Amino acid sequence: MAVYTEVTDEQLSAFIDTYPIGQLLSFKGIAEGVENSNFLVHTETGYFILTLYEKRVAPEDLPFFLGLMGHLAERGLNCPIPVENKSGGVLGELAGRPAALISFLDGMWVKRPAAAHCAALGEAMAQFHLAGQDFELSRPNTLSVGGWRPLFAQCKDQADSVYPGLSDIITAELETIEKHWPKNLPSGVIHADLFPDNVFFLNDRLSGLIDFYFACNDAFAYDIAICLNAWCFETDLSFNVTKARALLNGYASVRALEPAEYNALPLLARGSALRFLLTRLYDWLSVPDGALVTPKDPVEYLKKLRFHQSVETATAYGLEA
Ligand SMILES: Nc1ncnc2c1ncn2[C@@H]1O[C@H](COP(=O)(O)OP(=O)(O)OP(=O)(O)O)[C@@H](O)[C@H]1O
Ligand SMILES: N[C@@H](CCO)C(=O)O
Repeated sequence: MAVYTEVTDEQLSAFIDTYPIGQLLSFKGIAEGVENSNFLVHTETGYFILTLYEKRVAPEDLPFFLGLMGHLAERGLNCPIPVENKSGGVLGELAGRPAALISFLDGMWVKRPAAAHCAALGEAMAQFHLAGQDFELSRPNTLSVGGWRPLFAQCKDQADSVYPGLSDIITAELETIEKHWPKNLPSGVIHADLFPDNVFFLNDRLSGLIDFYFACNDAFAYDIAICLNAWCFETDLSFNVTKARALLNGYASVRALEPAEYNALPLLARGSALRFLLTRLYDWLSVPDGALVTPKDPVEYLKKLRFHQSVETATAYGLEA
């Protein structure tokens, strides 16, 4: 359960009073997520999500994240909308943390996505990429290839305690990826964390996207590579090429992929596997005292990385040569 910062009834009531949404009726911590503290808030006018932004969210990036949600919603994407307070702002402070209220989105995330879910995800991701094209703010991807070595430096010494030989494996992979990382691919605003728990479905229809707090400007194909990792492996960590093909075809039905993007997928998939291996490794080794959170397994992403290391061309992801 991700609640790093506790909030008292009095603190929350005072915070809610700054919004035109009626009196606070109840609230509870949300038993999912690992990044920020999230609460489900019930007031006289309905349900809202309250987020207190924690260590990985730089306060100066919040206008980008909150502005992006409003921008995407205006272009017809179903995503939460930041709620304006009585002064017309969307960002406040609660229990010493930057905090915002966003609208509640109906739907549930799918724990075992099928190929049809992957196809719907591909379409929604491409719609997101197109809708972000005229967003006026930009934000570099601080968790792309340039950010991985500094992150690794903070957990390298303890890496082998998590998996024997892990430090050497990551060192070698970083060298390869840094040398071959593709440049000049079609780019724009990407979600960068479009895992199944951030995609809601209602009766098997995709109903919305949440959690834009890693969104940034980067290669569209890198977003696809993140999803190949997050959606197309089975629980035994075997790769499901049918799901990958569905995801890629769903995407391409909305935004055509260029050959350079297809060709870059194996390396981008390695990079994105390394990114989640590193953030999970760091988090595994540094759970704050008293935090209600279940850290995610880094070794899952080592196994995914190994699969992509064995891939020679993007045909392994179900595409025609
Ligand atoms: N707008 C929303 N409407 C409904 N439920 C939401 C909304 N935002 C968040 N949630 C609920 O809160 C949970 C955690 O939210 P979120 O994914 O934003 O947290 P996080 O800590 O950033 O998680 P992650 O580990 O995916 O980065 C979601 O799985 C969902 O159940
Ligand atoms: N989606 C991430 C957690 C949020 O950054 C993971 O599964 O490692």
